[in-house]
Amino acid sequence: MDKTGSSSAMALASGTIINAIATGKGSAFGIDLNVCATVELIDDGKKRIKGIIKDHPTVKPNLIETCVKNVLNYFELDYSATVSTKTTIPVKSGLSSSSATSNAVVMATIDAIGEKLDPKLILDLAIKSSFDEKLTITGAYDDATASYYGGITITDNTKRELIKRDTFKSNNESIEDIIDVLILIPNLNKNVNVNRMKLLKNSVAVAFKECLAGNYYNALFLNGILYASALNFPTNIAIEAIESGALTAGLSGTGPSYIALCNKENTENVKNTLNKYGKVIITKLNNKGASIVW
Ligand SMILES: Nc1ncnc2c1ncn2[C@@H]1O[C@H](COP(=O)(O)OP(=O)(O)O)[C@@H](O)[C@H]1O
Ligand SMILES: O=C(O)C1=C[C@@H](OP(=O)(O)O)[C@@H](O)[C@H](O)C1
Repeated sequence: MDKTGSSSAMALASGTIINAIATGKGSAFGIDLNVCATVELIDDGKKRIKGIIKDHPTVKPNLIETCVKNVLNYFELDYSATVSTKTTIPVKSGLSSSSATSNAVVMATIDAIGEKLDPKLILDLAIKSSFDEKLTITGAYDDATASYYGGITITDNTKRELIKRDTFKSNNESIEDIIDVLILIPNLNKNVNVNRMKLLKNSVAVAFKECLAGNYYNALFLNGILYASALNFPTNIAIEAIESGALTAGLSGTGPSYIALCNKENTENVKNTLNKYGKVIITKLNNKGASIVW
């Protein structure tokens, strides 16, 4: 049977400025790590969907198969499909690999069908799929929009409202090319204790106000200290990163990864500090967002 259509798409990892689980409002920013999804459709009326994860054999393909199924159902198509992914995003680390994967697979499937890439439809079907697979509490609209658009997004996940888009700046100049993003993957396990995170509501609201005011470094640090203390992750790591010259540092998402933003001249020093606690990935900000991969 001939292929009906195929496409590939990539979407970004995102770091957390404000984790939305405590209040429903959050903020995230695009990071230059990505997941690439390739979808091949076969118009055979059998609706057989096969997912293949090329570089993470222990990760189950449920999410990517659900993404393809939800797109085909939306367009009322009974195609079969194969969907495969390759990623540079650490999985289950707080870098929103699930939101990025949902975005990439939904985009590639819609493109393979030949339909218009409407951002709202992509995000809605991607978030639906993450909910279907019980991979999100609030829908992670902050992570999903940062992964899709790049840059900084500030959102009300409960209302699925994009409050503001921005970029990290110095003297009103975008600084995506002059700072490094350091990601620490510590030897710690993820622990998503929602009840404890919701106890942070009033304090996270203070950090969210800092974020809305554009004080992203303060907001990221405050958020990280709050969620690290609620989830029993070390609070000293972010402080040691700042002590070593980072502009800001904090827990990303529900962890266990930490993020530090550094001027390039301080990267080596901060890396050496973070290396005491686990593996460090050095990458960059990404303000460009997701795209079809030709
Ligand atoms: N490259 C990938 N290919 C297929 N599924 C993936 C990929 N990366 C992540 N996932 C899915 O997302 C899940 C991890 O999402 P989650 O638990 O929300 O952690 P995080 O979003 O913090 O990385 C994985 O268990 C898997 O279902
Ligand atoms: O599931 C959710 O609703 C959320 C998960 C968190 O991200 P991770 O899944 O990356 O931990 C958090 O940062 C986000 O604001 C909301």
